[in-house]
Amino acid sequence: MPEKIYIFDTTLRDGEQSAGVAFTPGEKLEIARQLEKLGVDIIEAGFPCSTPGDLEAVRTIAREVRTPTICALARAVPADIDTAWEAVKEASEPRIHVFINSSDIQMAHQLRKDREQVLIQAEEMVKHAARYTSNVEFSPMDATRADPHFIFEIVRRCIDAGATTINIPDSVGYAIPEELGAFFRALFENVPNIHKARVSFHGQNDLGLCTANTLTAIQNGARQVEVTINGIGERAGNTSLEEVVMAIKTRSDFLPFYTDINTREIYRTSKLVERYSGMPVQWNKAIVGKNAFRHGSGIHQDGILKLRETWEIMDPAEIGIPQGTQLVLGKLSGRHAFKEHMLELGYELTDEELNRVFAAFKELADKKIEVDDRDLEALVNENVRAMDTAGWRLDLVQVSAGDHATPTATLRLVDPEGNIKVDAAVGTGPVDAVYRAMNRITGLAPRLTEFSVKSVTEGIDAQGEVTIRIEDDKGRTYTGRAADTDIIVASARAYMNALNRMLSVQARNAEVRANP
Ligand SMILES: CC(=O)SCCNC(=O)CCNC(=O)[C@H](O)C(C)(C)COP(=O)(O)OP(=O)(O)OC[C@H]1O[C@@H](n2cnc3c(N)ncnc32)[C@H](O)[C@@H]1OP(=O)(O)O
Ligand SMILES: CC(C)C(=O)C(=O)O
Repeated sequence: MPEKIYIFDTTLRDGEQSAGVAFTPGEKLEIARQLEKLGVDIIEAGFPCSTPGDLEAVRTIAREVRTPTICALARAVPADIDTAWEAVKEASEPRIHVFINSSDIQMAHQLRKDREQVLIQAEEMVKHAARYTSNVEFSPMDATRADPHFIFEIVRRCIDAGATTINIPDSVGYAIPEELGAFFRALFENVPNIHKARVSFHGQNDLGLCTANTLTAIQNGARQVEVTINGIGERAGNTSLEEVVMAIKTRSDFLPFYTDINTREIYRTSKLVERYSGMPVQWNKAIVGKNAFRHGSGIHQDGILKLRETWEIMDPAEIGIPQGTQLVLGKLSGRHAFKEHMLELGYELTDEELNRVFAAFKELADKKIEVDDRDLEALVNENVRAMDTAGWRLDLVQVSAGDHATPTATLRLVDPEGNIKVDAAVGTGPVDAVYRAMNRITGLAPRLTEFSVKSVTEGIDAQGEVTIRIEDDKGRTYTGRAADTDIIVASARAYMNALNRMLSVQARNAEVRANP
């Protein structure tokens, strides 16, 4: 039977220790709620003695987030433990996490205490915490650089003192997987009361090894792992939740374990933490990076088109990635992916046309990193036929909006035959009103699937670039882009472009079908 691995999420404690990161209490609560949806077993919500604000934030999480255990960190000193208890005592399952330095270098130079003094302090402070709750976690900090026999002794005494979880921290990211595996085996062999506690591992990523170390700890007896979303944390960060969880799930043939994580919430959680931490996820980050399911080369793209599993070991849908698998056109793409993408854009090209446009695409791709849909449309225009000659033209756009007005748009368009058409519409906002007015005049009603605005220059007179995507009744999408200092005007032009693109592609496809 597979065994459960308990997920202890410390995004709100060690994650917040990332230099430059400070969550507001509101952000902490929102992240904690999302972690609850994700299905983590334990949330380490903060270090309550660090600031009154953190104490309050942990207290609020303890009151409001009811499914997971809520844990607070405390140094091995009475005041920290008392404050930690104050913060978590109203949780449905509260936990106090007590830690103390355990390597000779840290005991001598940071704590300025000898081994015996540390043993006594750890034991007494675990007892102090255990007077509040039976759910006490103990961590001998810097355990992987410590004398293993000292760790066995401190762990034994802290379990006798009331610790129910023993966490082994690789605090400076020093461990190598094989060495760590041997350490865990020795821990189980040398600590007679170890079966009374759940054993945990906390990795740091200084050598980029913490996912490997965490999996090794699991294979050698750890049943709780301490992780953060996106791997954020002190220095090079902590073990990333998504990597460990997906490794366990994807390699269940090799790893007889499971977690209670709802993996479809991973991507949403990652985006939330990225936003509130202000730490962008690197493109090639496993599982949640922008490129994790984007394929750039022809041979891979060809494989994916034939069977996704030829080049993907996970389904992006399992992680909740809305954009799914993506084939990105660039200089290394091949004909299969190119043809598929042209079909998605609505171009049904003959073989001869496809060859011509593909050759032009390869030339352009040598000069440009990513070739976007506008480039492709331009290539079709140049190499096959002009597509946009007979479109509608936007002549005037005027809107009235505000918090006391019904958003209304008046438009004047010129139709493909040169006739002027005027109409107006109301909407939920000024852009919606513009799009409704345009639909009324043109008689078209595609589905708007994407609308985004970004600033293309800086300052008060910045230009806003609007990108939109619309979908016709056959499910084909068409993009439109336009930039202006007035984003309503840019939105109107972008929509007009997309409508014209849709009309010209539909006309051209009808022509190809009539004269195959
Ligand atoms: C590996 C880890 O991630 S551990 C967690 C690290 N997280 C944090 O430090 C974030 C929150 N920290 C803080 O806000 C502050 O450091 C506080 C409030 C905890 C303490 O602040 P201060 O009292 O000003 O002390 P400061 O941080 O300068 O020094 C730490 C003191 O704690 C002692 N200490 C460090 N760890 C422990 C421990 N686990 N148990 C007991 N004492 C400890 C140090 O020896 C030092 O004591 P000293 O003043 O007698 O020399
Ligand atoms: C408090 C402990 C678990 C810690 O964060 C570390 O040692 O890295």
